Amino acid sequence: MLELVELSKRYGERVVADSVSLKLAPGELVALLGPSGCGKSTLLNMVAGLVAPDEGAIYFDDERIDALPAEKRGFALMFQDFALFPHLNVLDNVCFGLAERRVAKREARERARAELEAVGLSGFEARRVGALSGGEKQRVALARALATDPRLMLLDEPFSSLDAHLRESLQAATRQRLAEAGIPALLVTHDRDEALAMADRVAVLDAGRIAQIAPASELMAAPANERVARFLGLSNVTGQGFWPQQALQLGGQTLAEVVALMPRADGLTLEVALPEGRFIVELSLREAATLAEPPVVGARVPVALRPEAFRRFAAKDIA
Ligand SMILES: Nc1ncnc2c1ncn2[C@@H]1O[C@H](COP(=O)(O)OP(=O)(O)OP(=O)(O)O)[C@@H](O)[C@H]1O
Repeated sequence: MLELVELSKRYGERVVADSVSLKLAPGELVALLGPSGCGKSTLLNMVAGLVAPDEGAIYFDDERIDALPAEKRGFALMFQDFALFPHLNVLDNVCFGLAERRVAKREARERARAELEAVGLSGFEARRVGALSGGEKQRVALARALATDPRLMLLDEPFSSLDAHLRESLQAATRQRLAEAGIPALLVTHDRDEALAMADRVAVLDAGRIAQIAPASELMAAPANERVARFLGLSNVTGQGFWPQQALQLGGQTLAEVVALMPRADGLTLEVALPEGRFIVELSLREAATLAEPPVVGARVPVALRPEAFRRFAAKDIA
């Protein structure tokens, strides 16, 4: 299985990967999540063999591979821009990687057809890829990557050009195909929801370092530090910890002034001023309906803090 040991990379003065260590479990999908420029793609490209690390080692099944050329690693890559051949039809695009690996033409076609069926593209074999929708192209790219039977799948923002609905359906399809085939994967994304939806574990990258790596639920419940919590989009974050929604209770004697409000499809988000500071309160439709009057900016709503529900950050980063 893939193991990165103290991998470092710098461009000039800039440290893009800072002693990154990571070990994948069999069949595991780990997301590399972080803001633009934090070094996600560089890390993926080092694993792929497209960028040489300055220091550290990469192992796969205990074999050191960081000096192996990309095509000898047995990994498949999938990018945002599909990288399909527009002049070839769907079947030939999927066969391409197999031809490169010297799989006989007939067998290659059989495997390609099976992969196209698995991603829901039976009947598309003779279509030109130039005439496909974005979602169909991405399915072809997935079929092409999986047809080579890779021992690791590397995904770099593969869904970010698709609209929300298509993105979700392809995330699910990709996750399912990888799980069925038992292929481990690294997924680069800056989209928190994508990482949470697809990954077994999420590694939050911050300036070339893994600030925290944990399963999604653990990450959201116990972010390691303020920067991770803010990047995950948690509200009511302080330097020491954060106030989860269950720490803010509707009702009681304390009245908080509404300073901003935003309707959501499933409720109402309020920003309120309490003596302790400003807090974001997310109300369900039912909770909003229990208020004496529909809240407006300047109105006062009963909100109480439960200090015992405050979640402290771990004392130091978990790497
Ligand atoms: N070949 C290169 N030469 C010099 N600097 C580079 C090179 N490749 C990447 N960088 C720099 O290294 C930093 C990390 O880049 P990288 O693409 O790994 O980030 P990222 O987290 O994937 O960002 P994004 O989400 O924007 O793609 C950036 O500041 C980038 O400009």
